[in-house]
Amino acid sequence: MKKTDYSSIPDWTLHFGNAGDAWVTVSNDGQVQQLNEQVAEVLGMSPAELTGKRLSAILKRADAMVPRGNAIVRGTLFALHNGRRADALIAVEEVPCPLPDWQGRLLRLTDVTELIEAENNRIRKLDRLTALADIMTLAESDRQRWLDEAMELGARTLGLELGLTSHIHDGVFVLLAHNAPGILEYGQTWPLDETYCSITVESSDVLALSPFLSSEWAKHPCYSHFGYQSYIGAPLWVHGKLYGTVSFCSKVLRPDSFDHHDKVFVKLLARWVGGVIERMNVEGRLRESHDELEEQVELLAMAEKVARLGHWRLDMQLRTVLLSDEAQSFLGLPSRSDWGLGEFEALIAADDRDAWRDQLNACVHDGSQIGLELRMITADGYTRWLSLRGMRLEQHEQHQLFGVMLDITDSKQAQETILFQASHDSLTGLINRVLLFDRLGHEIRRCQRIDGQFAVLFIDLDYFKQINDRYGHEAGDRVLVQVGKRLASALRKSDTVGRFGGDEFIAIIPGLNNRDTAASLLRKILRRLEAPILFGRDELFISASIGISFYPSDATLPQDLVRKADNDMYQVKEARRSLPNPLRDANRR
Ligand SMILES: Nc1nc2c(ncn2[C@@H]2O[C@H](COP(=O)(O)OP(=O)(O)OP(=O)(O)O)[C@@H](O)[C@H]2O)c(=O)[nH]1
Repeated sequence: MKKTDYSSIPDWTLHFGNAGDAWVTVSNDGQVQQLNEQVAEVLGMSPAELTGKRLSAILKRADAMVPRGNAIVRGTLFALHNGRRADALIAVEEVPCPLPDWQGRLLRLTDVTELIEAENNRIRKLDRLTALADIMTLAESDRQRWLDEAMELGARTLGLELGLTSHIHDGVFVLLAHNAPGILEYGQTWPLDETYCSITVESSDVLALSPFLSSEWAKHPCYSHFGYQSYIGAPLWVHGKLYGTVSFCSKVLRPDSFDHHDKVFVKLLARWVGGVIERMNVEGRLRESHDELEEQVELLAMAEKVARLGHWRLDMQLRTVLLSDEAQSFLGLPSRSDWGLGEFEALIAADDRDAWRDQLNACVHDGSQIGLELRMITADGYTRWLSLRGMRLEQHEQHQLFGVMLDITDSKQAQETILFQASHDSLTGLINRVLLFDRLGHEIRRCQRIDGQFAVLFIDLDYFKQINDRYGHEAGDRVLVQVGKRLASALRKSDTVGRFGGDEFIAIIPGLNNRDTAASLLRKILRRLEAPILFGRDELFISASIGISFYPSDATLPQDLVRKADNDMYQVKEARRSLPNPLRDANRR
């Protein structure tokens, strides 16, 4: 067996390590004793230069350079300080020496410069990815806070002080988001030329300026104004248009220059910020249209209130009716999301319910429009007139109907008043000539159907003029009112009495068909009129001449019947004039 020569390191290190490694032995006091040729390569010095030298003179501890969780370097990390291989990193590992009686230390030297750099790059990349992931998972509730926190995370990750998002508009830098609350304010502006963003927006890519002082940008006004020594920024695109910048800067010079990963990080961040701003814009527009919609709904409700107009929506399948607030309000109903169709119909006055159902059915089956005036009974028992209009919702399922309801109680009442005034005598409250003829027409048609008969009385007061002349018009009016009341009380409910004009009254008496039967009624009327009418302290006396005509024996048309009765009255009056009449002078002056 060949005897091992321990005078040369490779020979014996072969037994426990890779001969390609750099090996060195140092004495206990640290001086280089033996070395192989790889050592010279790693340390950049010849064996002659190294032998007898202290390793500590050329290797300085570089623990800070060791990447987190130092699992990739065996031994201790040193930086080489011999002026030949700047920035070289050497891992020094002490290996137990297998030789008996060995005095000194056996060290394996490994050049780990590239390894450490690769690891640091990997970690930096990981840091940025983690930061991006953190930013993207920030709470979405407050987008402004989202952007501000992204600026803070970005600045921290890049080792810079400030993170800024700007909107560039008409040559002005407008601050949108930042990580310096209390120092900067949203909406704060600077002339674009005084910011590095003026350069950033012109460059299509990320602009990184560090170490700053070595750059020509030191002449930029931003440096003289703000003194930022490190800057990295990317153009910000929103909806496909250049919108502003995302930038990070620091007054303190960053020790390292920005690398590829920093640039990619800022680029991605700018893209993400652009997306957030796009969403903010869309949300803003949505909010605006939502606000507009709300305002319109409010205006519609106000319009409904002012117009006393409500709307309704009926679902024939669900048999529910949705009533607008105003509709519920004028029906005196509590606010409810919907009402059963039965509940709604119960509010319609019984007399009008059939008309409503007829129109509802027609609308549902053939699409005709609903349009009717009906009475509805409010929750507190009042009757309200409503004009109801509606139609089938053609775009939707056809079992849905939509319509409006207008409270027309006031106009209906006014209309009724006008109608009453047009058909009644304002002094006596009796029906007037217009309605009298209308009633006559009705009675004729009724009798035509049933082969019936009736009589028309023409009642003209005697010597009425004297009352006016002696006691004044007021007295005459009082007499007319009293005569109206007395005539009404002398007749049946089924009879009709009205004022024909002046001191003339007409009565329609159904069923009366001959003069004999009529005689007792005429006597009854005259007796009623006999009683004196009090006017102040005076007593006024009145009498009347009554003419009569019969349907159908005398005439079959309203005006003919009236004319006949009038003629008859005239004859009666003439006859009475020739007789002694105590009333003739009763009211005379
Ligand atoms: N106070 C009052 N007088 C009225 C009203 N309408 C008509 N007259 C008067 O009633 C009178 C009716 O005239 P006439 O029928 O000729 O008077 P008369 O005295 O009853 O005559 P004879 O019927 O022939 O007895 C007129 O003087 C009218 O001015 C009214 O609303 N109020």
